[in-house]
Amino acid sequence: MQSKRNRSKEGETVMKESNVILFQDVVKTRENIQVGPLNIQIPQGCVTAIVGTNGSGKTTLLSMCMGFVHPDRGVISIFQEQIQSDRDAALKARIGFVGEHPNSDDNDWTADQLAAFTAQWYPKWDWQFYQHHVTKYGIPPKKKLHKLSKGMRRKLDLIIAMSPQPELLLLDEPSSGLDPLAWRMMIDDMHTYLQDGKRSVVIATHSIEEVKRLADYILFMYKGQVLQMVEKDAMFDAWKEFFIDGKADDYDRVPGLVKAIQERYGVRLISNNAEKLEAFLQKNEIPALQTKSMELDDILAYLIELNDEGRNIQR
Ligand SMILES: Nc1ncnc2c1ncn2[C@@H]1O[C@H](COP(=O)(O)OP(=O)(O)OP(=O)(O)O)[C@@H](O)[C@H]1O
Repeated sequence: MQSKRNRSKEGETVMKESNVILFQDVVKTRENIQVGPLNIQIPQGCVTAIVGTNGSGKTTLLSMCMGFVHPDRGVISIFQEQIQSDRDAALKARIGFVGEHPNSDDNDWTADQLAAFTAQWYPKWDWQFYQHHVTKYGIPPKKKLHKLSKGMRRKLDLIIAMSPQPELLLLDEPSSGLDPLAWRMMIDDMHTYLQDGKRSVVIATHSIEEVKRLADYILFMYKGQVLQMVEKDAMFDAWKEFFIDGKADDYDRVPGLVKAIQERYGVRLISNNAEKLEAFLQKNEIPALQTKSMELDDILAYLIELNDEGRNIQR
C-alpha cells in the first residue's frame, strides 16, 4: 500500500506495501483480560490512531511494541525486524515514544539534563530541534521536572520523543493535559514531522478531534480485541445516518443497515455502507429527508454493539 500522503484512493486494510509494525497472533494475558490474539499491520508513512474504550488494550499494545511488556505468544516485528525481549539499541534509536505517564525516575532532573541523557542513545538527535521547541512551548530548561505542570511535562516528553527525528513515533494519549494552544501547536508539529512521507505515527487517543486532524487509519479496540482497522476517510464515507418517513420495523432488513431507530418524526437509519443503503432507497423511491455524517464516538459505539450482538462488523 502506498503511504496515505501519496496513495491512490483505496478502501480498507489492503496493505501490500511495507508495514512499519506487524503483530502476528500476539497474546498478552493481563489480570482480568486477555489482549489478543492480535493480528495487526500498521502501514509505513501513515498516522494510525488506536481508539477504544478504557482498558481495551491500547497501552498494552504500545508497550509491547517498545518491549516493556512481553507477549505470552506471537511475533511482533518493527521495521521488518522481529523484536526480542532485550531490545537492540539500533532499533530503539529509530523509535520515539511517549508513554501514558511521565517517568517519575526523571523527576530530579531538569529538561536539559533529561535531553542530554536521552541524546546519548540517539545518533540522529537534533539539538536545534530540541532547543527551538523548548523555547516555543515555554518549557523552563533548568527547572526540576517535578516542578513542571502536567501539561509542561507532557510537552517536554513529546519534544524529547521527536528530537531524535525518529522514523516511528509511538504516542500514548499525547495531548493529555495540554492546553488548547499547545494542542494546536502539537498538531502542527506533527504535520511538519510527517512531511517527508516515510515517517509513521501510532497514537492511542480518546480525542476525536485528534483522530480527525491527524489519522490516516483508525484501529478500533474493545476488550483486548481489534474490532476493525479502517482508512479514516473511507470510514467516514461509509458511516452515515439517513432520516426517512415511516416505521423502523419496515426497514430492519435494508442492505447496509446497522440499525433502524424510531424517531418522533420518522426513522433514522444508521448505515456502515452508505452507498448500498442509498442505492436501496433510490431503487425503491424512498426519499431521504436528511443524510448526515457520523461522529467517531457514535461509530465506535455501533461497532461495539455489532460486536456484542455477534454481527458482522465488515461492510
Ligand atoms: N501492569 C499491568 N498489570 C496487569 N494488568 C494490567 C496492567 N496494565 C494494564 N492492565 C490491564 O490490562 C487491560 C488493558 O489495559 P490498557 O492500559 O492496555 O488499556 P487502555 O486501552 O490503554 O486503557 P485506557 O484507555 O484506560 O488508558 C486492562 O484490563 C488493565 O486493567
